[in-house]
Amino acid sequence: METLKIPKATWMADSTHWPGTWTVSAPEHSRGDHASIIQVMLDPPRDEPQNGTEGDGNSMDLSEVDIRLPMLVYVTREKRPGYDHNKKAGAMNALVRASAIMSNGPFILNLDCDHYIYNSKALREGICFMMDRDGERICYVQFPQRFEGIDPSDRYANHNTVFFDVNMRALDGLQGPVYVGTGCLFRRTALYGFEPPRLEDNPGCCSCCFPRLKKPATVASAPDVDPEDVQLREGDEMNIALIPKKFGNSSLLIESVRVAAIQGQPLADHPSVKYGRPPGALTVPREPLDASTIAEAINVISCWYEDKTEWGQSVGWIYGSVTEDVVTGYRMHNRGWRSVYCVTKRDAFRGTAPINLTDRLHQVLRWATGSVEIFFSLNNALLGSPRLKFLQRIAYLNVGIYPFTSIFLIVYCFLPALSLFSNQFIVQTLNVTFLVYLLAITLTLCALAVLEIKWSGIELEEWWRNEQFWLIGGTSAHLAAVLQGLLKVIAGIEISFTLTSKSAGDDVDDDFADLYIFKWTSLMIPPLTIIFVNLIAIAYGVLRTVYSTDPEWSHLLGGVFFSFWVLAHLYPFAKGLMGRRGKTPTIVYVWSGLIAISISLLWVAISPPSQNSDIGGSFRFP
Ligand SMILES: O=c1ccn([C@@H]2O[C@H](COP(=O)(O)OP(=O)(O)O[C@H]3O[C@H](CO)[C@@H](O)[C@H](O)[C@H]3O)[C@@H](O)[C@H]2O)c(=O)[nH]1
Ligand SMILES: [Mn+2]
Repeated sequence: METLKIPKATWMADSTHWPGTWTVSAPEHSRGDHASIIQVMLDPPRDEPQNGTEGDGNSMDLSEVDIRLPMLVYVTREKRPGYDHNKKAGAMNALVRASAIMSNGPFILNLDCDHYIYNSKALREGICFMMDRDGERICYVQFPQRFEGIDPSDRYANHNTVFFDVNMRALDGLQGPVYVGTGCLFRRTALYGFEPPRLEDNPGCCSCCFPRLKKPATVASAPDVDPEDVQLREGDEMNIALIPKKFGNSSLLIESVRVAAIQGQPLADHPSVKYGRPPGALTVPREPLDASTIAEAINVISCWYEDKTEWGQSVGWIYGSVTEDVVTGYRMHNRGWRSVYCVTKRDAFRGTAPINLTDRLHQVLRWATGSVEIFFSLNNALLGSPRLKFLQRIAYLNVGIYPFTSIFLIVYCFLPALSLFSNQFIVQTLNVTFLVYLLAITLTLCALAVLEIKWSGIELEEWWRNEQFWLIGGTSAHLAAVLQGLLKVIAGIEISFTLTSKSAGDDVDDDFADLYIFKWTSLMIPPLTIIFVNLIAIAYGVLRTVYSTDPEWSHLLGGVFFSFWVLAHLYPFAKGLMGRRGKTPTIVYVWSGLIAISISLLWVAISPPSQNSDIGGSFRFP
């Protein structure tokens, strides 16, 4: 088969290239310094179905198919030097406002730039949860992240199966999965910072600003109310003073809030539906877009629109964290909303991930730093509201705390080497208490592993990759995140991040060329040190035993076993350092040499090898 060479570009409806916004940059029109841009690429569809043309042998017969497509709009918010754009969270908030004015869909699907729709029916599955009975209490439906272009052995656990197929599924049984930034279907009103409708009959969603919103419950009996109508009746009761403070002073935006709230409710087709939507509310013909509407949409994506509003504070995506997703979802759960995890048979969405060691470590570093930030912020789950369910609180606490485990991990990685050097075990004697503890912990860990694998259906190999990467990330990125986080909290030193590199993938001979890209980062120093210390310790232990007058082989075996266990976890890391086909980068040799020399010198300084007599090590390995 002939392979097509397709240039990397986005095609427009009229089959021309999308020129790219900043291809020709000019003063005040360049990346980071430009006006708001809104481009309607596909007009809103007509109200009546529109069938396609008959096929002519070459093309498909579309005469029976409704070929209307939804409105498609390109939006880029205004950016000016000197304004904080709040990165992705700021971008999302601008999109939420522009879309409120232009289409005001009650549900919003959020995908990253490196993800795409793989299953066209996934959206419907998500909507089903939202529209079902009790669906009005769901703030979002999260789909798992699935990836393409990852090396078959998934060396750096990019698929994250333990997280997506164990943790997230488990959370689904609590208050719901955390929001992971992409592949997530939101309820617009949940993003607006409203509270979920209560189970009892007291005022619910939006009651602070829109006291009459509980009314739709009664609207169910009056079939022909259209939302336009509802909207007009309300003016008198709105707490007008509060609204601009929260959402900014676009009246079109504010009017749209109520409509979105009503349209997002389940159909009132059953007495048990408390906050039902009147039938027909969604089929009301839509007003065509006019210039003043677009002008207003442009207005709400300007730099200053959010000044003195609650966007990013309690409305929309929350600012101030490098993992804005976790915080945004947390705030919703904190208000009492619940979320749903939706795993479709065919992947709903797919994306790309950084497959080389350096980029992967930087990605994990960013996530972990976000977690540390959360831990030291008011978003710490310990300070959560009473609406946060107990187990959910623990889950969110875990999200904030996990990077701190790196401190213990580091200790565990050096202990085996230390015991080889000193010829002492971590305990003086193997007494019963110690063995009972050891047995209990080992059994718990095994049970955990078995359950994780059994419940999620992942392969043992995948599970092992996750274990390995947990240690690799734990000793490098997590540690750095803890240090950075502490720096930020104590000294106020800010952390800056770059986008996660996207696969270059230009190598025609090798699909996974990216895997072998090597860029030195100081994150690699701690794992490298651990590898060296353990290797030297094993060599030292072997030599000492071989030249000893009374060799204790079992003793040695015990020590080597634990050291080897650490090294086995770090194997993918070492492979990453080796580069491609043994072309190890020089910098690795330089650092290895430095580390090896310092360890040796340090050891000689602390305990000269000549007097390596047994220093009271009464422990004998069985
Ligand atoms: O200034 C910015 C930076 C990022 N983005 C978007 O943010 C996404 C995530 O960035 P990426 O570099 O792909 O980061 P990842 O590490 O792959 O992202 C994961 O982790 C992030 C932080 O927790 C989440 O925001 C993402 O959704 C989640 O996929 C990108 O795709 C962009 O769409 C912006 O719009 N503006
Ligand atoms: Mn990404």
